Amino acid sequence: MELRMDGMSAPVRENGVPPSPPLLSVEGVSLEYQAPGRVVRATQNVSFDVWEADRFVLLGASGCGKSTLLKAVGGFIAPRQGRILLDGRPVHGPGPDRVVVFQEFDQLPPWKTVRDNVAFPVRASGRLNRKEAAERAEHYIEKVGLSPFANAYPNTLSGGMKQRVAIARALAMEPRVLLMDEPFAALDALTRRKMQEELLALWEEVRFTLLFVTHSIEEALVVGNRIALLSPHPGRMRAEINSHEWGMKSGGSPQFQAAANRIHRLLFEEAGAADGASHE
Ligand SMILES: Nc1ncnc2c1ncn2[C@@H]1O[C@H](COP(=O)(O)OP(=O)(O)OP(=O)(O)O)[C@@H](O)[C@H]1O
Repeated sequence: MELRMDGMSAPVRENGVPPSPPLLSVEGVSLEYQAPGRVVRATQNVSFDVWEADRFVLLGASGCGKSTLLKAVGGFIAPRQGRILLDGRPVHGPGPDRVVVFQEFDQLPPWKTVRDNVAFPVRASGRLNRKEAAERAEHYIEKVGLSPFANAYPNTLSGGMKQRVAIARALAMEPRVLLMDEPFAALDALTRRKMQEELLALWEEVRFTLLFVTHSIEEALVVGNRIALLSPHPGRMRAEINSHEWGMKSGGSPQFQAAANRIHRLLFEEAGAADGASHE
């Protein structure tokens, strides 16, 4: 497990050379909320780069600002300090180049069938006509294994199936970055594992760029090729880890457990001691 404490490591590629420039750059970003009578600083000076086809995970305890960072990349919150660049251009608001999949099962309009749920945003974005949008929707519905349910309504689907629809809907937009905010956290353990597996299989096929939020160390190791560890109140970069060596099959191995324990220590035990620490 390769670890850096400054949060600025590049992904490891097969030839050992990181591609450049990054697709997404988060540069010294501090984010705040205006709460009644006070300002809540959610993140402090967070920096990281995401390259094309990265599966970049934001990992940290509850309240460390993971969701807020994702919202900022989505363009829903403007940085108080710092900037966010996508393809070298500052992010100033939401756009079809960044699509979010949330944890909640009610993110799909219940009056639309699976087919219409997936096709609608593509059509609404104006990039494809009705026929093209329908074809695109069929393609991604098939990719998530839901073709037999294309005419079903969300309330007739299981939680895992709803999340598959949400993923198909997001991928059908063919965004520059797919943003996922704890997408599997509300699922039972077995379904969650299956969804992780399916997401990785989809990634193998489509090679989308993923920014994925979780508070599960195991999920971060399995899903991500790079992990940003955030410390809370406000969220700061604790470390960045290259985790490309772990996958679905590494789950129970002693090496995987050791990596998970190491991250746990970094997040919870060494947090105070390691602030400003040197590289390991
Ligand atoms: N709308 C809001 N108004 C004020 N403070 C907020 C708001 N949303 C989040 N916060 C605060 O910002 C900080 C970061 O919250 P955020 O939801 O981004 O954390 P998180 O790491 O995603 O946590 P969790 O895993 O519990 O979702 C927290 O202290 C939280 O209380």
